[in-house]
Order: sequence, then structure tokens, then C-alpha cells
Amino acid sequence: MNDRQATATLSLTRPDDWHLHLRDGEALQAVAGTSAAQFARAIVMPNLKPPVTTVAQALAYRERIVAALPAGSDFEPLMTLYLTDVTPADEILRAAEGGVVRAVKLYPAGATTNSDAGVTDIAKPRAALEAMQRAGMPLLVHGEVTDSDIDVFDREAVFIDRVLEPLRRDFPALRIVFEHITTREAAQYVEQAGEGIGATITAHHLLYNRNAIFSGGLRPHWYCLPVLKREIHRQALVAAATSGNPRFFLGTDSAPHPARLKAHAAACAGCYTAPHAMELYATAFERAGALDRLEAFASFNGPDFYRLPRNAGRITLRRERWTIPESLPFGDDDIVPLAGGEPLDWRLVA
Ligand SMILES: NC(=O)N[C@@H](CC(=O)O)C(=O)O
Ligand SMILES: [Zn+2]
Ligand SMILES: [Zn+2]
Repeated sequence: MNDRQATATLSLTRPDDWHLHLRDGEALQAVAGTSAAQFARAIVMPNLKPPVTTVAQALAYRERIVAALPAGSDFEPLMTLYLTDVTPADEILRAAEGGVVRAVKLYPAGATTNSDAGVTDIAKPRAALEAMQRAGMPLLVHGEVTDSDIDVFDREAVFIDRVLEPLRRDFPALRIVFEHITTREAAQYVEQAGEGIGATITAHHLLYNRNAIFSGGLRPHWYCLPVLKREIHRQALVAAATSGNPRFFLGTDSAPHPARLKAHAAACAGCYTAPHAMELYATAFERAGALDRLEAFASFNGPDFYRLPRNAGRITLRRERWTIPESLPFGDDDIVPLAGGEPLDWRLVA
């Protein structure tokens, strides 16, 4: 396709982000408007310090998010609870009755940023999982084992066998979202699983393989968890996202960290993609020759899985070459968006 034949604008039903880190305090002030400019709603991750483990904390956090939005924004934060070894069934019932908390997040203890208070053994939060199954409350999983003897690149595949399969045997009706999948194994697992299991896929896992972390030096802005994988896995994720299967949907996992902590001897994991999220996804779908599949992935499949209405409004992306800023303000610090300084060929205009 030459430039003249290429689609010049893309109009989509307003999309949602089904996996987002908004942080708190000054960081929240810096990033909230950015996601609100791209998405109508977002599933907001609970891995704050301290984590959001109760409905009362989720309500208070929601208020802080709404207060950080630009005037007139109708962005809707969909809240989550952080599952611990001791989450009581009562808290799940309160969450299910309240209508503000939409899901509960499983972080295996030690798997990722602020996961120390996470689950040490999936047998421990049994009462909470039973209550979730009964209430139809989705469990969102960071799907990696943490055993130091398992290679970092194998942790997701091993999680399927050691945690996810037994969990689904014990709780066959539990609705599960396998978050930010990064491997062919995970894509195949979700494809073959029944109706109640979906998966989010990030833009960076669709666009990059693990070479990106090492090209021309060690590049911490491409370091996230689960870590980028081999090219065959990237290709499997692109195939899944563009397949039309309604159980794959958009979740940026935009995970802002100050530039100082990314350019650090022990760099924090997370890619900041919120400011140009839809542009990155459009780039990935266009490269796969599947721009016509982007709307379902970004705007239909997520709300359908979460049993929420699809959005009414629309957004427009225009074909236009521009350069991603190299750095943005972030409280007293600054932040480097993923691929800062590089060009993009799509731009969100409304
Ligand atoms: N994805 C990441 O690399 N980091 C996330 C945590 C997470 O989603 O695992 C963060 O909160 O920084
Ligand atoms: Zn995660
Ligand atoms: Zn995340």
C-alpha cells in the first residue's frame, strides 16, 4: 500500500484501558489527564504503597483520581482490590454489592512492583476466591511464578501449569483475566480456555521483542514485567490481538516511574505508554494489516467481558508523522515515555 492509498483517518468507538497504573499523589496528578485524553474508562491497578486492600480504600483512591482529572473530564476509573493471603470473603461481598470495585488483583508476592503484600500461596485466599466465584467478580492475575530457580523468561509459561490450571480446576466458574500476556503459551491457553477467561495485551508487547532491551546498550525504558520475550512470542500476541477473538482486549499496563528510578542501577520495571497508547496500538495493528480489527480489541471486547456497556462516543486517529516527547514533567521529577524521541505515524486528534 503506498501513502496515497493508505487510510488517512481512523474513527473508533471510544476505547477503554483494562489495565492501568495511575499511582498516587504527585504522580497521579501528572498522569491522570493523559489517560483521560485517550480512554473513557480504565481498570485501575491497586499496587499502591500501602496496597488498596479494602473497599473503603478503593473508594478513597477513586476520589483522589477524580480530583486529579482535568475539569470537565468524564473519565471513569474502575477500581480493583489487591488480593492478600488474608482477604476476607466479607470484603469481596462488600465489593460486589458496592458496584465501584470491578475486579480483584492477584500479585504473586515478589513478582513485580509493590507486590510484597501479595499472595504467597494461592491456597491461602480460598475464602475470597470462593466469594468471587459466587459473586461473578473477576480475578485479574499477574501471571508469573516467582521461584528464583525458574528462568525469568519462563515464569509466565510455568505459572500456567503451576498456578492457573490448578486454580481453574478448583474454581471452574471463576472469571479470570490473564493480564499483560507475553508468550505464545499464554495466548494459546486463553484461546483454548472456556468463556470465562480473557487476557489483556499491551502495545509494547505487540511492537517489541526482547532485543529492544539490549539494542545499542541496556535500555531500561523497555524493561517491564513480564519482560519482553522472543520474536515468536510477539508474533503470537499480534495474531491473538488481531484474531477477532473477543477474549483478547486492550490493557496498556502503562506503569509510570520517574526517570531517575528508570536510569538506576536497579531500574524499576514498567513502560509509560499512556500519552500515546492508541497511537502505539494503531501502529501495531497497521503493521499486521489489521487496522479493521482495532476497534473490537480496543473498544468492544473489554466491556463485553466485564459486562459493561460499550462507550457511546468516538475518537479519531489521523495519519501524521510526529515525534514522541523525550521527557515529560512528573511532579518534581520527569518521566520518559516509551520510545521517547522516536517518530509515530498516527496521532490522536479527538
Ligand atoms: N508492568 C510493570 O513492569 N510494572 C507494573 C507492575 C505490573 O503490572 O506488573 C508497575 O506497577 O510498575
Ligand atoms: Zn503485572
Ligand atoms: Zn501492570
